[in-house]
Amino acid sequence: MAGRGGLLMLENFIGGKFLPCSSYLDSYDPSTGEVYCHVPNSGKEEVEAAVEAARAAFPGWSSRSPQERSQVLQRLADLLEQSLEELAQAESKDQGKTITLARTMDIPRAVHNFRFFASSILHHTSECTQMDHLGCLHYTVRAPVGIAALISPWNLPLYLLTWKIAPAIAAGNTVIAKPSELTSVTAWMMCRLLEKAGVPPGVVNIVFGTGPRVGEALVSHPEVPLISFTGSQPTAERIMQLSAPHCKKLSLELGGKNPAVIFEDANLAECIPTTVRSSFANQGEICLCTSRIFVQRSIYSEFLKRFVEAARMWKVGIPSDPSADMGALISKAHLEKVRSYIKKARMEGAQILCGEGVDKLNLPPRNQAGYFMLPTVITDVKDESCCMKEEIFGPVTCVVPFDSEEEVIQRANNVKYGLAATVWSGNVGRVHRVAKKLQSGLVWTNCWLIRELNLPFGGMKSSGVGREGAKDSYEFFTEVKTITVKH
Ligand SMILES: NC(=O)c1ccc[n+]([C@@H]2O[C@H](COP(=O)([O-])OP(=O)(O)OC[C@H]3O[C@@H](n4cnc5c(N)ncnc54)[C@H](O)[C@@H]3O)[C@@H](O)[C@H]2O)c1
Ligand SMILES: N/C(=C\C=C\C=O)C(=O)O
Repeated sequence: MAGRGGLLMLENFIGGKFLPCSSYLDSYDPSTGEVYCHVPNSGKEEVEAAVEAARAAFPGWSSRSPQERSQVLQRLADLLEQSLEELAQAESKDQGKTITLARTMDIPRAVHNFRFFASSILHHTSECTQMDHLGCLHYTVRAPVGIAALISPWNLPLYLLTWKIAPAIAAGNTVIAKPSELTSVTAWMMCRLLEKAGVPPGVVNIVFGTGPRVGEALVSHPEVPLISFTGSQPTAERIMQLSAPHCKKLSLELGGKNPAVIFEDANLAECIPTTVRSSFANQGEICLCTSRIFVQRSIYSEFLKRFVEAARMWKVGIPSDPSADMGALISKAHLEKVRSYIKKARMEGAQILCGEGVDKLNLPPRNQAGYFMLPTVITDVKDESCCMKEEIFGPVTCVVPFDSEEEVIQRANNVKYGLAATVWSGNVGRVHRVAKKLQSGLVWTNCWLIRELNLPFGGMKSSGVGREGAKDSYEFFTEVKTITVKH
């Protein structure tokens, strides 16, 4: 919808209707630095309206059979798929990611999220045990929890939002979703498809705006008993504080400082391009991106030379360029934050081998004020450096040598996060051994980001609380009850 000054103007989606808001936020095109969209700056009032709509829709939706809900999810998947190109264009413009990534990863995965949970909801079984000596049979039943708050970040906007909406509504809950205020467009576009898919009014409500205003109103609302949050660790802490008085059910998917552990017997022809991708895909703005690369000393020099050559080939371009490997970072503030790590690394005596401050960006005049940065490789950096400890969440990766298996496991685990890791080796025994010892919710060996949605996804330590996936999401979005029958 065109709004003020011909710019796109979004509206909240509450109770099946698009509703304007009394104030709006500017949203920027990361590739130009220009405002191109206005996003509702919702607060308590909009959350109240959404809670009312979600409460009214709950009895009807939760009493439908899984089969009926599954059909609605399948229809929504079909409709999203029919709009794939339009959604991919919008996601790329709004987030700064390349059109190729939006077309091949973000939007297809959003479609798949609905298809996947439409199917998995049909296959859950409950438990039953017997105590014959007491004449008892015990069994469990599960029921949707109620109104779910779903809060998502800006890096994979529709991908991560639908990863929450699909299991929540498949299980019979009604939801109030709050996408990131930086990337709200594709969530708003999806709302236009809900009625046609057969989603009843009030089952999916979307309130747009900032974390401190609408996010806090949502997570502290007494009638919202569960919160599924993906974002940063400091925000998770705040959500835990606000929800503590109500003992809410929480799922928290947070940041990472993910290691790649590369042994001397790794297949470098596969490892190098994959590790370039795992470091720089989506501008390094994926919580699963590699940011610490440990390389066994005997192959360190060769690896570094080939890795830097490959990183220099990773093309930074405007998001609409189908040949670009990397687009713009999300915001000016984020770009400055990422750059500040390079500055700190230099001050600590580290070497920047390529990228920021070393090579030159080549952008069209219209994009000079966009939030672009080159893939950057840091070396000669100590494990205690902030570049090796803190989540940078940008196209920056550190490469360091190691000598032994025991040493590298200890060093890889020496951070507060524990989300994802990769291990590269041709020795199958070592691969299993190291994968088992890494403190990490996900370990990819000789590959990266191959997702199996059935299995648990989530992090250890400060990377999160809880897991998502077919069974895990079902358990999170339902309450279980144990019933004992004396016969
Ligand atoms: N583990 C995962 O699956 C995963 C996936 C993607 C991103 N992430 C993490 O997300 C972070 C980047 O995303 P971000 O910058 O959008 O994170 P963020 O924590 O700033 O924001 C995430 C969401 O929370 C909202 N929010 C912010 N403050 C809030 C508050 N006080 N109360 C309620 N809601 C609030 C934001 O508006 C946004 O919608 C990184 O740390 C990244 O690793 C984790
Ligand atoms: N939740 C998933 C990915 C998260 C990526 C973070 O940036 C997923 O693949 O299901």
